[in-house]
Amino acid sequence: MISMEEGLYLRQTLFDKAQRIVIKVGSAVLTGENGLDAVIIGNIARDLSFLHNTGREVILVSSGAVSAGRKKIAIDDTMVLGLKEKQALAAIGQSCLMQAYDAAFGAFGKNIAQVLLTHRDLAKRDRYLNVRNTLFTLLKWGTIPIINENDTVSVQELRFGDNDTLGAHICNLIEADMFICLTDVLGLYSGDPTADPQARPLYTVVEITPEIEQMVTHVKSSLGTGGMQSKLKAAGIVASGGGSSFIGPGRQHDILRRLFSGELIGTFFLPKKERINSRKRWIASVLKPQGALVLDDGACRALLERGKSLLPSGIVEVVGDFDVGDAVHCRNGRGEAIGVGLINYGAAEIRKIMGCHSSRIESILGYHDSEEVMHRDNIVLLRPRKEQLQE
Ligand SMILES: Nc1ncnc2c1ncn2[C@@H]1O[C@H](COP(=O)(O)OP(=O)(O)O)[C@@H](O)[C@H]1O
Ligand SMILES: N[C@@H](CCC(=O)OP(=O)(O)O)C(=O)O
Repeated sequence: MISMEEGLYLRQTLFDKAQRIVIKVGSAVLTGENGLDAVIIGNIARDLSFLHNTGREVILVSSGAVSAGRKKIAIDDTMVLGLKEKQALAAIGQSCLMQAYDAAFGAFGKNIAQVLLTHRDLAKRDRYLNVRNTLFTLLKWGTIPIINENDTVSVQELRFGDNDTLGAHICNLIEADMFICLTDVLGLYSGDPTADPQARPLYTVVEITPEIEQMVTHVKSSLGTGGMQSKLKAAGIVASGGGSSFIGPGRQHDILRRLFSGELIGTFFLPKKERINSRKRWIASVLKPQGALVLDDGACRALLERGKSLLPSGIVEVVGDFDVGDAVHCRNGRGEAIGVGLINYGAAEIRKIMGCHSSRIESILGYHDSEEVMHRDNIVLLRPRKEQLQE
């Protein structure tokens, strides 16, 4: 806990220092009764141009393609959409969205650039670095990149699923100082403010504890995808990369200008003190684990207390099917994930060598790629605490 004064001081200091900023705007902000809300899009363009004119680098992550497409071809509001309908609507709405932004930013003399991404673009390390280079080039040229998930081609199991998560990954990818998430509520409340009149606003969150997580319900606006849950998750991803986050109202006039001039609006999330390096952040937050290894107590201790690599001798069970190079969870005997890392052998190979000394790998498999099943440079400990070990 910190005092209100300390929270406000840190908030203002971090706003003043922020030079590279990712701003995410949700569908509920951008869409009105008749489709994309030109007034709101104009406000956003003015606000972002104001930040840009102060010499800051700004990147916009914008939702709204599906809801814009839905309004454009007048699909009944009560119709429940499946994945293929949403993908088709995104194809219709994305071009409307970009046309609206192009006109709005053009009025302030700004050039924009459309970047559509799938999860695969960030899950492969070479593509991840490629996206990073493109974004840096766009920023160097003074343009404002506008990013959305490439919904039309993203297959279900390889989706980000929501733009809050995508925005947080972009923040970490380009080492942004701050993630600003603009939505249809004033910020994070102690309960869902649209359902609970007693819910009170939170101004500063030092750490996303289970208590904070419990404040958030599954409820989302009629147009939203991720809800407050995915915004909290996003703030956690950004905090672990050393950035701060803000959740606040996207439909208010001059919101960014007012925020940066010190007005107390919305909820501010402080960065974590111990930040993990960019490669480990990529492993822990971008990759989707494809299976798990259950470890004995000695292996859990080696990882958690001594930061060692994982050897085959400490593995007691292999869960799921995965290939060399996939991300895989490490679990203790109670089934809790203690870490996640890149695997040096496929699931079938590990089933053969688990419980054995590393010196036997070659005789069992007929080849020997590495002593370790996971190298410590590729392991991210999720909860490095002693209580994780079995008594
Ligand atoms: N504790 C909470 N504080 C604020 N909003 C909450 C909370 N719990 C649930 N919500 C819901 O989250 C919604 C915002 O998320 P979402 O609909 O996905 O917006 P967006 O389209 O901007 O991403 C709010 O409209 C609100 O109903
Ligand atoms: N990519 C989708 C938006 C997905 C999403 O996260 O929506 P939201 O919760 O409104 O930010 C679209 O452009 O419609």
